[in-house]
Amino acid sequence: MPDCRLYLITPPRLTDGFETLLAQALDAGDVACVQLRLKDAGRDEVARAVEKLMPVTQSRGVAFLLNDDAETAKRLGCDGAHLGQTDGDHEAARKALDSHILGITCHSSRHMAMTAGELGADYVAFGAFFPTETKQTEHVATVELLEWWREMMEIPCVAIGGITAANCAPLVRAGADFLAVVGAVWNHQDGPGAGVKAMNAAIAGA
Ligand SMILES: Cc1ncc(COP(=O)(O)OP(=O)(O)O)c(N)n1
Ligand SMILES: Cc1nc(C(=O)O)sc1CCOP(=O)(O)O
Ligand SMILES: [Mg+2]
Repeated sequence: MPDCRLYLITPPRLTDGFETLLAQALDAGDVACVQLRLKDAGRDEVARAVEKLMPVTQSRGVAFLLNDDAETAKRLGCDGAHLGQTDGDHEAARKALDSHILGITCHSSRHMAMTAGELGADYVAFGAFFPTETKQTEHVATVELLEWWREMMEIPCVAIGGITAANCAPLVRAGADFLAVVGAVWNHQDGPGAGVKAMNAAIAGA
């Protein structure tokens, strides 16, 4: 059976009482980690969201990562941070995070992924695999890239971008260690718990 797990990213804006939805999602099935990704929020709003949501994940043994900001992730007690190519100095972030998790976006670039691996990233993220309404994307990643990474490297890789229960099987078979999703869970017509169940069933059946 492929060894692949679900990586859940929050919606870009949180509704009141989002922590209840998050708990529903996590109680529905296996989730390896949750990334807080609030693109329009100021420092205080991010800190308040971390304070509310991190206990929901950590009390369930699910790692809590912060998007975009390694220093803040460390300061607020998160399990790690996810950084893009323009989210500051990756080497400084590696140092600041110490043994905490550092994930790095590598788009569809083998070179970026090798560089991220060399500086000690805990995982590299490739995307976007499919069209997505969650974010405007400029890069297209392929199954061949995942296969190449899996063959060459031990460092885990995350696949992201438009992934759903209906389209994820080739990514799982190609060796993705994690599938990162927003819409497949938070926009599921029967709620986030059903989204997590559908993704895990698709991963298991791939
Ligand atoms: C797991 C994962 N992969 C990729 C991204 C994208 O990061 P980035 O390129 O920095 O873009 P934003 O998310 O900051 O808009 C991610 N967040 N998580
Ligand atoms: C945050 C993000 N980064 C991407 C990348 O390609 O780097 S795609 C993406 C959006 C993921 O949301 P959904 O699962 O709804 O498509
Ligand atoms: Mg970023």
